[in-house]
Amino acid sequence: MGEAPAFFVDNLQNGFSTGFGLKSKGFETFTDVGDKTFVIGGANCDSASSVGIQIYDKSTGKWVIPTVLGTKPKTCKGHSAILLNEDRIMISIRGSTLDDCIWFLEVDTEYVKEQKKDFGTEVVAWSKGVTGEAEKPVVISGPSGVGKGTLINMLMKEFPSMFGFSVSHTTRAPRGMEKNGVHYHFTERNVMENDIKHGKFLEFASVHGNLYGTSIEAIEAVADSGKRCILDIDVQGARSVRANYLDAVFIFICPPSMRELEERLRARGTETEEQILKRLRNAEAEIEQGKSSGIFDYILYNDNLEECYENLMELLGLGGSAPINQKPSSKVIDPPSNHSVSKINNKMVINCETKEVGNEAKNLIILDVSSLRGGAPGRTRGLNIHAIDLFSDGLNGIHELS
Ligand SMILES: Nc1ncnc2c1ncn2[C@@H]1O[C@H](COP(=O)(O)OP(=O)(O)OP(=O)(O)O)[C@@H](O)[C@H]1O
Ligand SMILES: Nc1nc2c(ncn2[C@@H]2O[C@H](COP(=O)(O)O)[C@@H](O)[C@H]2O)c(=O)[nH]1
Repeated sequence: MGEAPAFFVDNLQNGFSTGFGLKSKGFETFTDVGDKTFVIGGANCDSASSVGIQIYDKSTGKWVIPTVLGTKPKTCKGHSAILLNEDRIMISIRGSTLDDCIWFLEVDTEYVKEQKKDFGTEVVAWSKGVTGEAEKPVVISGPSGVGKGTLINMLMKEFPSMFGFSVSHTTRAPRGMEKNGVHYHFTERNVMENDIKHGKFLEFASVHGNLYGTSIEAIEAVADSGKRCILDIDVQGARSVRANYLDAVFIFICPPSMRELEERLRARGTETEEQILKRLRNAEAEIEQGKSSGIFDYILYNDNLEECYENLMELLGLGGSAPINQKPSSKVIDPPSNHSVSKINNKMVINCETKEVGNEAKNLIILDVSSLRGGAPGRTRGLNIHAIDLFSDGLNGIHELS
């Protein structure tokens, strides 16, 4: 490493005099970004169950409570904070497991700048830091009744450890066999509209008279499980996902004819006559857009189901003798219960101490943040983590964790 720590984070665990007239609860950190001071974990938390944020604007001398986007870390016994790239604050949470320990509060990233324009307020966005990469999600679109669900079920059945389904939200009523949380998150319109307003959705659209949407959490839950995410969404949704720069493979499934499509929809027997007619009317426009809009990387015809499935597997690199990726096993280290953070170039050093009777141990966790990717909305990926055990008798061992 060769360099002294650039700076140590304000470690304000034991109460402090803020100088801002802020009443401390003892778990705040202060981080300056330009002429703003971000107080994380302050007394004016918007929720008792998650970490709160307040901003002190030095140019106006005023406190601002920002709009907070993204899934927030739960309240914790304390945290350390350090500014990264002038646009995000890296937070390490005390007493949490390694997979829930590193979070990023984006304060001036491109995403946050865009959201500030939309909301017309101060905006910050949480993003959880995770190690490793997720494979590109697969977006599957096509008119209602073409066989998207059938093909996805075949894929998930054959490769259960490889693919995970992005469970959408919808305001439509469940069909007979559909289970909440498995096929869809069945939701009231006002609840979904409120969640959309709060930036919880990667995309949403009004489809055949109901609201459907992919929450950021739905995709990240699959990626966190180490599986490749499959989205079954309509053409409007696929267009939004493309526009939101989600790096995915976009596949459009086409029926052999409108007559065949109608037969499949009728044979499925899940819609009323009125709904079938509506879905068929919408199908014509969807097929036209699917073929011509440039959204899709591949078009597959679902005439013979087995052939179409073979072609789909081929596209996803699963044809012939392609090796089947198994989920990598994840390594574990002791969670940092008491720690401080320092910064050396692109490396963050988390210094954890554990005191057991007759044995004082120190762990250093080195986070390499030079190749971060993603970020809000979603997860910040590409964290490289190494753990070093330093016992009283010196260096004990270095473990690669990602
Ligand atoms: N190649 C095929 N040949 C004949 N029937 C098919 C074929 N593919 C799917 N089907 C049948 O067509 C019906 C519709 O398929 P499925 O429900 O998978 O469509 P979908 O595209 O997911 O529709 P939606 O968008 O409305 O959810 C089902 O009854 C299914 O068994
Ligand atoms: N834009 C989105 N479209 C979605 C989503 N989830 C499903 N869908 C599409 O809706 C229609 C109808 O589905 P059904 O289950 O009522 O038959 C179909 O084309 C799906 O692809 C979503 O999250 N976003």
